[in-house]
Amino acid sequence: MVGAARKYVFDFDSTLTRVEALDVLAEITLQGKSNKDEVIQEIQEITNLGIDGDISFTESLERRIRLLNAHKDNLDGLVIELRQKISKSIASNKEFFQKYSEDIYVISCGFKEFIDPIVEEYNIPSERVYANTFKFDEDGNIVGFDEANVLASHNGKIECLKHLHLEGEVQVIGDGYSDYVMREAGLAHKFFAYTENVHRDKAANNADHVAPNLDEFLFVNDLPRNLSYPKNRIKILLLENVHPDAFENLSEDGFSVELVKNSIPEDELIEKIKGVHVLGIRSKTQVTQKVLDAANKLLVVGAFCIGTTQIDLEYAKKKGVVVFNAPYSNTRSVVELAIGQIIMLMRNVFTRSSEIHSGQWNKTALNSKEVRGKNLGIVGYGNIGKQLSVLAEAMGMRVYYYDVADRLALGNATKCSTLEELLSVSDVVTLHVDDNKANKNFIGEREINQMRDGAYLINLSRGFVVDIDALADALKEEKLSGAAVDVYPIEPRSNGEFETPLKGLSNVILTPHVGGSTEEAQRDIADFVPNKIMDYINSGNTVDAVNFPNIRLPKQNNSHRFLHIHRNVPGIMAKINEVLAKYEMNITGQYLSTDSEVGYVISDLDKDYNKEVVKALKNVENTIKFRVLY
Ligand SMILES: NC(=O)c1ccc[n+]([C@@H]2O[C@H](COP(=O)([O-])OP(=O)(O)OC[C@H]3O[C@@H](n4cnc5c(N)ncnc54)[C@H](O)[C@@H]3O)[C@@H](O)[C@H]2O)c1
Ligand SMILES: O=C(O)[C@H](O)COP(=O)(O)O
Repeated sequence: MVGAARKYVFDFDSTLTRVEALDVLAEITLQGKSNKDEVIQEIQEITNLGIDGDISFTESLERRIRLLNAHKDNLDGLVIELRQKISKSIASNKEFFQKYSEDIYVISCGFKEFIDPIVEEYNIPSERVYANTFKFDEDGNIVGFDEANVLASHNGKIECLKHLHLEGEVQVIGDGYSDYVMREAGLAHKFFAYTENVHRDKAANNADHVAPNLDEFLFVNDLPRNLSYPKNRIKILLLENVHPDAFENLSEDGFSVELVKNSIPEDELIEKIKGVHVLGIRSKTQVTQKVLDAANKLLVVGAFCIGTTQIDLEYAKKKGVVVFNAPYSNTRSVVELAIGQIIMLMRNVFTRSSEIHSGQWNKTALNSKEVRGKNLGIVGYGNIGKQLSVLAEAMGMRVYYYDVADRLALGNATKCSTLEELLSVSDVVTLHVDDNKANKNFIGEREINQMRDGAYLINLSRGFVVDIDALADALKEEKLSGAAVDVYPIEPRSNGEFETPLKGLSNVILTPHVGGSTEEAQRDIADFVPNKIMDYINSGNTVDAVNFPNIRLPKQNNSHRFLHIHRNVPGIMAKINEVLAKYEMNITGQYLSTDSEVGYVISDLDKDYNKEVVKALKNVENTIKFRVLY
C-alpha cells in the first residue's frame, strides 16, 4: 500500500513573507498621520504578544484592527507591497511549491483578502488557504473580522488543523508559538521554526528543527531545491577582529558566521577549524600544514589583508583550498602613514613632542629639515611603493626606487639598478618589499652601513625584512638619524605588553602594525574579500585567487554546476567526461583551468541528474575536492 503523501502546513506572516502584513497595512493607513510611529509600535507590540501567546489571539486581533483604521481600498496597495516582501528563500524555491502544490496548505491567523492573491502565485489555491476574513461596513471600512472563524480564536490553528483531517506525515513550518502548538497538540508530526525573518526564542526552543530559510527545510527533507547545500550550513570563522561589515555581508548572504577578536595559536586553530568551510584571517594567523590537515571541510581562506605568507599556499592548493586576499584596499593607508613618517622624522617631531610631554620647552631648528628637495629611496616599487612615489614627488622630493622586478618609473622617479646604489643616494629609505620569506634580514648591518650618514629608515613592510638589532645599534651609534617601524620580527597575537630593542631610542617612531589599519581600508577589505569568498562559494569563480588556477565563470541558469578539483595528471579530464557520459549528463558548458599541480574543471549540466553521478565523480582517481552548486 502506498502511504499518504507528506503534508506541509505553512504559516504566512514572517514565514512566507518577510513581514507581518498588518504592520504593512498600518504603514499604509497611517501614512502622513502625526502619531504614525507610536501607533505602528503599539501594533507591533500587540502582534508579538499574540504570536508568543502572551495575550489571547482574539484580543490581539481586535486591538490591532481598531488601531489600523483601514479601508477596503487599502488592501490592493497592501498586496502590491507584500509581493515585494516574499521571503528570499521562498521566492528562490518556486519549484518546490509547483511540484508539491497538492500537499501544501497555509494556515494563518492573517486574512484571506491579502494571503490568497500572494500565495496563488506559488500555486497554492484559495481552498488550501485557511485564514481569517475581514468585516466591512457599508462604506468599505474594515470594522472587524468573522468571529465564527476558528482562526480568530486563541489556539485557532489547532482547531483548524484538526478539522482538516490531513493524512500522512504533517510538517508545520512557521515562526511563532501558535504554529508550534499544532505539533504540541499532536496534530503535526514535526515543527520547523522558520527564522529567516524573525527569530522567536519560544518557537525555536520548542522546534524539532530550526530552519533559517526554506533551503534548510528542503535539504532536511530532501525535496527539490534551488541550492544543493543550504548556505546556513556553511560555517565561516573570522579571526583577528576583521571589520564588522564582513560579518554583515556574509551573514546577509545566509552563511553562519563566527567572529573572534584575536588570532589563535596553531593548536587551538587545529581544533577550531574542524567543520569550518571558510576561514578569514589577517596577517597574524598561521595557516600551517597541520591546520590544513585538520580542516576537514575547508574550501576557502580569505586573507583580510595584503600579505599571504602566513598561509601555506602550496599546501592549501594541494588540499583544494582556494586563497583570496585584498591586494589594494589598504595601500593608500600605508602610503599616507609613510608620508607622515617621512615628515615627522625629518622634523624630529616625536623628540620635540616627548620633551614637552616631560615638561621641557626646547625650541630649536637643529636636525629639523624640510622634505622638499630631499632624496627618497623606495625599496619595492609595487602597489604601495608606486603610490608613495607619486605623493612624495608632489611634496617636492626626488624619488629613487629599487625593485627586483622590472617596474616602470612613475613621474620623474629614478630607477636604481642595485640596492646599494639606492641606499647610497637616499636621505630617507622606505621599505615596501613583499612578504616573501626570502626577504628575511634583507636590510642588515651591511646595508645600513651602505646608507648615507644621518639618513632615516622606514619599515612598513614586514618585521623580518630588517635585522632589528642591527637597526637599534645604528640608531644608538647615530649612524642613522631616526627610524619609523610599524612591523616587527615577532608580533603579539593580541593587544597587551610588547618589547622591542628599539624601545626608548630617540627619534624612533614605533607603531603596532597599523599601516593598513584605517577605517576606510578595513571597510574596503570587509567588502572586497567577502565578495571574492561569496563568488567562489556561490558560483565557483576563482578570479584573483592567489594560489589557484583562475576561472571567471558565466552566470548559469537552470542547470547544475559541478566543481571538480583534481591533481593535474594525464587523462583525468577524459575520466571525468567518461563518468558524465555514462550517466547521460548533457554538458551545457565546461570550463577548465590548470597549473602544473592542480586542475579545476567546472561542468554546467542539464537540470536533473542522477545522484550516483556525484558519487562516481568523487571516486575518480586523483580527485581532491568535488562540489555541486544549484
Ligand atoms: N604595515 C602594514 O600594515 C602593511 C599594510 C599593507 C601592506 N604591508 C606590506 O607592505 C609590503 C608591500 O605591499 P605591496 O602591496 O606594495 O606589495 P606588492 O607585491 O605590490 O609590491 C612589492 C614589491 O616588492 C618587490 N620586491 C620583493 N622583494 C624585493 C627585494 N628583495 N628587493 C626589491 N624589490 C623587491 C616586488 O617585486 C614588488 O614589486 C608587503 O610586505 C605587505 O605585506 C604592510
Ligand atoms: O598584509 C597586510 O595587508 C598588512 O600587513 C596589514 O595586516 P593586518 O591586516 O594584519 O593589519
